[in-house]
Order: sequence, then structure tokens, then C-alpha cells
Amino acid sequence: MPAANPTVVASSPSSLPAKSAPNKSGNSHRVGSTKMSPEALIAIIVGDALVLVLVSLLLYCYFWRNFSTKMRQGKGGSKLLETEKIVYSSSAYSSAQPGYERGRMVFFEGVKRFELEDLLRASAEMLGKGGFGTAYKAVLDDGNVVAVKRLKDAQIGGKTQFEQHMAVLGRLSHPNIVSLRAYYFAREEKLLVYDYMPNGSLFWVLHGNRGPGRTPLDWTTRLKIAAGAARGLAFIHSSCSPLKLTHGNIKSTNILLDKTGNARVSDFGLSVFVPPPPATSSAPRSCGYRAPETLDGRKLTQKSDVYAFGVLLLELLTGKCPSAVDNGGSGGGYGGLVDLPRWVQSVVREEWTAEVFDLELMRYKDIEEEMVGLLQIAMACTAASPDQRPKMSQVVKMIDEIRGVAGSPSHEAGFESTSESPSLSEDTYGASQ
Ligand SMILES: Nc1ncnc2c1ncn2[C@@H]1O[C@H](COP(=O)(O)OP(=O)(O)OP(=O)(O)O)[C@@H](O)[C@H]1O
Repeated sequence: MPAANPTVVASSPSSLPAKSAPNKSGNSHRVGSTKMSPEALIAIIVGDALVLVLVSLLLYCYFWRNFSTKMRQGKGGSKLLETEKIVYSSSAYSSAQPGYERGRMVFFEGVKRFELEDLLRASAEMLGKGGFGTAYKAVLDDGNVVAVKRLKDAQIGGKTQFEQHMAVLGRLSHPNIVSLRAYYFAREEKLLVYDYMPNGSLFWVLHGNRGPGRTPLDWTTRLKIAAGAARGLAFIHSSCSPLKLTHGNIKSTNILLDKTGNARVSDFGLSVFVPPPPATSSAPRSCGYRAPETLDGRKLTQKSDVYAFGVLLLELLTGKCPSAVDNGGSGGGYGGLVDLPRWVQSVVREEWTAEVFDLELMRYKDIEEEMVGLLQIAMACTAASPDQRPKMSQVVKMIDEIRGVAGSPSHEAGFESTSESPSLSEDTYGASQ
């Protein structure tokens, strides 16, 4: 029997002859006269089987690694982002290392206390990055869920100034605001701890997943959100009298929905640390809410908050995102982005008011009067001159009047909590309905 040809053993099945023909002595041979012994054939089969097993193993390992990473990131289950936890923890820890000033946790009234280390040990999932820093959802070992905002290189004065400002913000408590529950201050790290809002932001419920199959935000819910947000902002404006506290960053990502779908104003009082950037085309999505008198970098006031709130009402009415409206080349925007109030004014001037409203609202009956009423409030809030704008306390009353004639439950879809997570404190007061 001829010895196996090594080149044949090393070859793949595709290099085998399509057909073998018996030679004179009855042995098989390859077309082109290369001989193939049974041993060689067995060696090829075993070799190829080994390669197949190896490739399968590699593929298995690759897909398992991907799957388990997704599980950790919460995409395939409820586990939290481990990588974020490491980034978040290690950086926060660094501030507590020798050579750094050891910071301290400060808690406000009625809050279950925990140590910084508890917070650092918590599983963290990034919620998003904003102008002031990065927000995380953190689940503490005892099951409490909090939102942690890690302030980025904020222009925070000294420790005393920061602590005084936090003391003002931490005192504020109302069913329509997201309360600051605690903070951590160290030279290299500033963390703010808030109640976690499980139902996301108005931005998400209004603009997320637009398109066929999406459940639209019904009219009664929009009106309820407008009323709740107005109450929250009016409370912020009146809470520190005679000091005129401003929010400074009213926009739909800062109107959060609690577990009952109640609107809560978040992120108030932080603009003192990070002044708004100039209104250029590259400005962030908050630019569409900025009052004209603040565009040159002038100071934010309660009246500029009212303007931003008016834009928010227009957003609820039109379903359009103020910083991403297609202006059809008509100009009148911030560096190419349309100015929603001016677009609405021009449409109303042409007596095409019905064109303003979100098409998704057309399915609800008998709401025209209420929509026009809210539109009038929005236009008053976005008046060019700050003096012409109403106060937030007046806005609350006007929205309540509209809601007095509203109230057909058939408009309301209801709002279910998406999380049963316990929060740091239990609000005992009744929220705005
Ligand atoms: N307490 C909270 N509970 C639940 N989600 C939150 C909470 N705070 C913030 N978020 C969400 O985290 C994301 C990032 O928020 P963040 O406030 O850092 O940025 P932003 O609102 O986009 O911009 P800005 O910093 O200008 O306010 C947003 O989607 C926001 O809705």
C-alpha cells in the first residue's frame, strides 16, 4: 500500500477529487494520478472535524461573551452597566484617595442615610449626559434607587458657596419637583443625589419612538403634565422669596414623570454653576428654549424661565421638538434651527391656527377650545418683551381654568409605572392631578 501523501493529508475536503476511479490494482487514486489511501482519507476527515469543533468553540465563546455583556448592560435583562459602574466608582473613589481632600456626604431632611461607599458600591446605569454632567441610575444594596448627577468640571466657587447653594436647593420640596436628597462634595468630585423618576422625561414620551405603532400622548395627559410642570416651576420661583430663584434650564428633558405619571421639574438651580453657552448653531438642544434677551449671554431671570415654559407648552401642543423643527428654509431660527414661537406666531397670523397642533391630537374630540386656550397661554409666555410675560403663578391659574372645562376621562390613556423601585423618601402630600 502506498504511503499517504502528506500534501493530500493537509488539504481541505474541497481539494479532494470529485470522483475516484479504480486503478489497475483496484486501489483508488486521485484524478491527475495523486493516490489517496484509506488512512489519508481518515486523517483528512479527523483533521477537518477538529477544525470544525475548534471554529464552533470560538464562535460559541464569542457569542456568549456578547450576550453576557448585553445582560450586564441591561439590554437583555435587568442587570446594570458594569463598565459604567467601574468608571463612575473609580473616579469618585479617586477623590477619597490620599492626596485628595476627603469629601463628605450631606443629606437633607427626611432622607434615609447611606455612606459614600454605599453609593459607590451601587450598580449604576448611565441615564444620559447633559450640560451639567452625567446622570446615572444607581441601585443601592438595600434596593433603594436614586439618580446621581456627577457634575462635570463645573465652575463651582469654593466649598462654602457650593454648600450654601445646595442648602437652598435641598430645602425645596414639592410634589411637582424632583427633590435634591443629598450631595457629595470633594475637590475633585461633586455628586448630587435625587429621587429616581421611573417614567422618564417628557422629551421621551413626546418624541421617543415617533412613527407608526406608537401610542400617542393623549390630550388630557398633556394638559396634566403642563399643569404639573407649571406648579413645580411656580413653586421654585416663589420658594426663596425675597430671593428670586430661577430654574435656568426648563426643557422637556428636565420635566420628569414619577411613578404615577405626575410631572416633576428637575435640574433646577444648577445654571448658576454652568452658565448657558452662546446661542450658536452648535449649541445644545436647550437653545430652542432660550429667551431672546438671554441670547447674548445676559443673566437668566424668572421671566426667561417663563419664556422657556411657553416653548415647552408649544412643544406639547405641536409635538415638535423646539431645537429640531424643519423650518422649510424659511429662516427665523438659531443658526438654521427654527424658532418654534416665531413659527407658531406666523402660522396663527395667517389664521391657519389648526395647522399648529400636533396631528396626533386630531383623534380626540371636543378639545379645540382647550388647545386654543393653552396656545394663548404659550404665546403670552413667549412674548418678546419679558415684561409682557405672565408670572408662573398666573400661568398655573390659567391652566387650571382650562382644566376646569376639561376632564372628559375618555381623553385619558392612564399612565402606568414602569418600575416598582422604592425611592429614598415617601412623599405624603398629594401631587397635582
Ligand atoms: N432624577 C432622575 N430620574 C430619572 N431620570 C433622570 C433623572 N435626572 C435626569 N434623568 C435623565 O437623565 C438624562 C440626562 O439628564 P441630564 O439632566 O444630565 O441631562 P439633560 O437633561 O439632557 O441636559 P441638562 O444637563 O442640560 O439638563 C435625561 O434623559 C434625563 O431625563
